[in-house]
Amino acid sequence: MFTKFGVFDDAFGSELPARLLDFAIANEDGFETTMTSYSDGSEAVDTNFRTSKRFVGKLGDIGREYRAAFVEIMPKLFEAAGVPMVENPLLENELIATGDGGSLAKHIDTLTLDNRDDVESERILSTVYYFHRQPRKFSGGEIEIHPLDGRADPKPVEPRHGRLIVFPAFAPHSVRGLTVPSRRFEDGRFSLNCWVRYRTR
Ligand SMILES: O=C(O)CCC(=O)C(=O)O
Ligand SMILES: [Fe+2]
Repeated sequence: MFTKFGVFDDAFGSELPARLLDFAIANEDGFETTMTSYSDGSEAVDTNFRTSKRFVGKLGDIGREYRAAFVEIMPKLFEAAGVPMVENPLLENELIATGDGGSLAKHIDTLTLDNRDDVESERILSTVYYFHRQPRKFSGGEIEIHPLDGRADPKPVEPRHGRLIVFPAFAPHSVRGLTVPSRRFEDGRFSLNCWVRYRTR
């Protein structure tokens, strides 16, 4: 029993992924080890759960450009994930670099905070846009969409340059281990997450 999900190759043409890749490589110093968030609101580095680096700086113009392009195709993304479109959504971006040995254990992206008193919006749609050097210098790193009931093998999707995947934020998913023989930052797997959030108040 799987949720719907959609895979869009060449989702935003060929120029945008090339520039996102240049931006990520030029800003290597702005990446820090990705933390994991827990339901009590705390965060920690947990290398058993996730190994990647997250860009902690501002995406600036390229972020604005990405979100403008994203909004254009948003109706078809909701449709592909089988989720009703929400009014006046918020977009949350995260730029990630995954290198040799990187992976991400099975999880959902919906917030699971125990205390929701201060929660003003919730993730409803998860999207991940991939880019990397050509030809690709890594192997593995497929995202896997898992069945809701755990009664089937997960469906792997390759993180191809220019590809966007969309699924409901509550769909369980994971990332298979990555091998980057050169171990160079620029040869890794780059991804721009964009969560669509609905306002709860
Ligand atoms: O990089 C991917 O393919 C998935 C990333 C992800 O699931 C997340 O950051 O929550
Ligand atoms: Fe996720």
